[in-house]
Amino acid sequence: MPYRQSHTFITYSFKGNGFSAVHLFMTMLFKIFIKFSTLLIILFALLTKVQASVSVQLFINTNQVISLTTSANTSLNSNFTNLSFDELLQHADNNRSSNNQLSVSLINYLQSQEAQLSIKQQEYLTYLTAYQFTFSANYQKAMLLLNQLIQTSQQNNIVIRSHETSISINSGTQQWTEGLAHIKTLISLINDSDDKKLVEGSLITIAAFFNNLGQYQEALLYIQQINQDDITLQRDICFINQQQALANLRLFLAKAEPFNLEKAAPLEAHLNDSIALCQQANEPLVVNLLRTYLAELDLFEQRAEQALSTLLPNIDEVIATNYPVLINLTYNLLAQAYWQQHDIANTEKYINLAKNNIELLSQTQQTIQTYLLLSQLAEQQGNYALALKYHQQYSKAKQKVADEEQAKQLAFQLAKQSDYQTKENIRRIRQQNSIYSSKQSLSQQQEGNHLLLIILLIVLLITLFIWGYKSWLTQQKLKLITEYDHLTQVNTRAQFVELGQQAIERCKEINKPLSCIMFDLDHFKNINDVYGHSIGDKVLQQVSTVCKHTCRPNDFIGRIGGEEFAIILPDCNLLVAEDIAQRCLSAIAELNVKSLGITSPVTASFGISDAERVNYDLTRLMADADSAMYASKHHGRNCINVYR
Ligand SMILES: Nc1nc2c(ncn2[C@@H]2O[C@H](COP(=O)(O)OP(=O)(O)OP(=O)(O)O)[C@@H](O)[C@H]2O)c(=O)[nH]1
Repeated sequence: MPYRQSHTFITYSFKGNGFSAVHLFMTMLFKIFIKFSTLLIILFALLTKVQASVSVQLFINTNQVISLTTSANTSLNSNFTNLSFDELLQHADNNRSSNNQLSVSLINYLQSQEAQLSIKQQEYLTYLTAYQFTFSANYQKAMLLLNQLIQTSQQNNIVIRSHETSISINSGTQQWTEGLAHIKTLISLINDSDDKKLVEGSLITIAAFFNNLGQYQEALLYIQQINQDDITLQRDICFINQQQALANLRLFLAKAEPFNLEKAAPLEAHLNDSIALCQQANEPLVVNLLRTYLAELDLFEQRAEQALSTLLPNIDEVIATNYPVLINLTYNLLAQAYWQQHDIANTEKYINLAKNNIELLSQTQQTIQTYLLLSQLAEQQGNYALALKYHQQYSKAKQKVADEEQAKQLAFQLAKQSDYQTKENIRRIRQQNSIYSSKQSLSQQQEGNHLLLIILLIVLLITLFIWGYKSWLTQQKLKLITEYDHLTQVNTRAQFVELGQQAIERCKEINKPLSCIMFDLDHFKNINDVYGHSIGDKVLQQVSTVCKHTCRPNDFIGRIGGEEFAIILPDCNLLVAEDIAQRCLSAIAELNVKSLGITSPVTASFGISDAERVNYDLTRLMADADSAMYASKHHGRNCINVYR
């Protein structure tokens, strides 16, 4: 079906098809629900008189650090019995990330001896305890201790390190404004410090924060301030290289196109050097994080084999780190690598492992990819109900990550304008995060006199939440039915146009190229006439499956007519698009249609167009690809034409 004849359909799909009305209505209900919940939470907080000093009081009342484990073993390993408290603290500190279990057991022992420690030693122990809480993602307890140290400690190094760890926590919990405020204080503290090691540690932490904030250039600026020749601690050299490699990788992936191995080579070499450095520094956690960066680069370059050989031999080492983020990331990348190799059994094995602890993690690109792959896998196995479930979780995670990206940008821009700290800016950011802050306050409540009212409010809130969630779920189910073509399991035309519009707007905004491939099976009518309609259907299914696998992970494909398909390729110029089209053309021609009884190969005619040429207008982009495709038909079919 020529595209020109179907222009009205696109307009129609934007204006809505009845479903949009349901969508709007549900969205409105959900918004009302969210506003109402916020009000209830605030009311709740007021009634029980939330006090800002709750955390401080908790610390003072217990008059001792919080135990790391509920059944802490406080006996001391015989290797350490002759050491002084200062030496034990130093050991706990030195091993805090490289041998976490040893560090925890030393801290537990020192806590049992707390009464005999000096104030300075107690503060040091409190800091190390906070660090371990951070390590095990127990951020609330860690913050409690760190805030106390920042407010009361007379030891400059403890205050500096407490700010550092707070910054790491703010980074992990996406509290960007708070993190930037800590950075502001930390910079003034290190300006007055002549302890080189301490300053290096702070600069590395700041760089890591900016990496997480997505401000990679800023991260590199702080790394450049460290003179690596001055550094004596191998572990610091390792951390600097890790942050540098991470910033460079993200900047590279944002700009690069796949298959440009020459440009990837220096980055790959730096990653390998950094791995060697961190191995010398005995930092298995960082070594394995670096391996995930290397694997990510390999997967981007479609070198699944290499990614597997980087990750697979070190799985036991990864598990031994006890660090959920790394473990999940490694499983995730292994699953992606096997998926690239079309090895379904192993994809399933590793994606299920990645899924096991996904709830522990905040929503990141990693979560998005896990849910997407789970959905694709379920779809491939014909389990559409499960595919639908995972696709919903994927969309949810994607939306959350997009929202977080916006919050990050806003936090950074505002902090930049005002040198990281004006009350007005903090107020604006807080307004954005009001729901989150309110929930946080909620978690700090003490039981008050209004117990009955509180219970009533909670019941009301839960009822409202369940009601809102169910409505939202129904809406998502309805939406998915209209999004996927039942026969070929690719996007329907309506969904394709919607996604295409989002992608083209995004690429225009960030000044990236975008291409469109359109293809139509040749003489498909003959296949139907000679072999029957059901064989024709099977051909359509095989064609969509091979093309899906041939595209890059971010590309998306739609069935826009009977035997006509289109692919949108974000961040992709004509050269790469032509290469992908060529691979699709070959994959279709090589389909094993003999097993369906078809004697001659199935072929398709391709057209390619470029968004920059039409000033990022989707309708014109598709029209150009369509014209180019018809030119291919006129030139004898089974070929590719680019619209120029
Ligand atoms: N089996 C099957 N056939 C379909 C489906 N949708 C459309 N078709 C058939 O696709 C054929 C398209 O035929 P034409 O538009 O004449 O194009 P063609 O035979 O591919 O010839 P060219 O495009 O000029 O190479 C028609 O026979 C349609 O019935 C479908 O879902 N399943």
